[in-house]
Amino acid sequence: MKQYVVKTDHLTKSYHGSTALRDVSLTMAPGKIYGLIGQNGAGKTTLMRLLAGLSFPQSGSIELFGHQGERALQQERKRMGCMIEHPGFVPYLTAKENLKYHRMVRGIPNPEIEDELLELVGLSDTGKKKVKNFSLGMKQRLGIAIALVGSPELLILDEPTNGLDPLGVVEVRNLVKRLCEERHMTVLISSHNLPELYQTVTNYIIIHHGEIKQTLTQEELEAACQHHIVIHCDQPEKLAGVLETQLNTTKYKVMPDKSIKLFDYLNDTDMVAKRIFENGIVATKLSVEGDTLENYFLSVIGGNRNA
Ligand SMILES: Nc1ncnc2c1ncn2[C@@H]1O[C@H](COP(=O)(O)OP(=O)(O)OP(=O)(O)O)[C@@H](O)[C@H]1O
Repeated sequence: MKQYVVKTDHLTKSYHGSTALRDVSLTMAPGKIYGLIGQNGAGKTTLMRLLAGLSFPQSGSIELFGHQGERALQQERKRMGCMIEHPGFVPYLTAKENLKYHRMVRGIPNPEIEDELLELVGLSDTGKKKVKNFSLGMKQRLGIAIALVGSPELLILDEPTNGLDPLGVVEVRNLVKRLCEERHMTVLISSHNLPELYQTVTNYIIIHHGEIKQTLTQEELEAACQHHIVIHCDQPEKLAGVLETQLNTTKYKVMPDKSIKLFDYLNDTDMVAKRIFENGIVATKLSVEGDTLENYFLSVIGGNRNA
């Protein structure tokens, strides 16, 4: 049986009778980067807090590294590093002193990890500068370094790019990718902006009003957003033959509803229409479709920013 790093089963969490998370069942496989995407109030932080053991569900269960039950989870959470909500800084200490503090609190003996982590997140040259004088980007990177103190196998980052400028976003993105590649970590990273996580993550989890609306891979998202010609016609098998023999393309897909998605001839739909007509096929629809990432996200959650 496949072992997951995280597996949740029908997790539900309410605050004062209002449901923040409803029936969340998901799995996370080792070595992947999962983007948890949802608008403000969607339930991202609530889910992360439950995984980290910072709060408890009303119902449902959590399995970490194949283990269940509160005692086992406490043990497995030592393999997890988190930056959820406000990173735990001591503002009047330096970056290195902050790392030392967290290392000691966690009972980790090797001090060399402090310099290693500063180097990893690009804060080696901050010297005596106190964290209260850091830029937001520096603080976010220090937050990630603190989450890495215990050399975790699972890293949970709640909106690590929030408030960062485009360069800061790229820095965090590259750091997360590197961690996954070099340290084979599994990462869960949240954002309210799908395009921001595009190409950083390998898998997307779309959450809305506390419910998982869709999970999909990077490839599936690309396919969903890729522009194509949609053709509805009376003889889809014959049309497939026409595409291959007369338009010399295999870049098409017959969909379950028998429509055809053609990923070719996007700039020459007239030619496609002409061939359809010449072969006695009746097309009831022929249109170019495809989405931007943001539109796709909005369509999954119901198409309305305020829904
Ligand atoms: N401690 C709490 N007490 C009461 N309600 C809460 C609490 N924490 C979260 N909620 C509510 O639960 C819902 C989900 O909130 P959550 O913080 O998980 O969303 P989010 O997706 O992380 O949003 P954001 O992007 O704004 O951080 C919201 O309606 C929020 O108001």
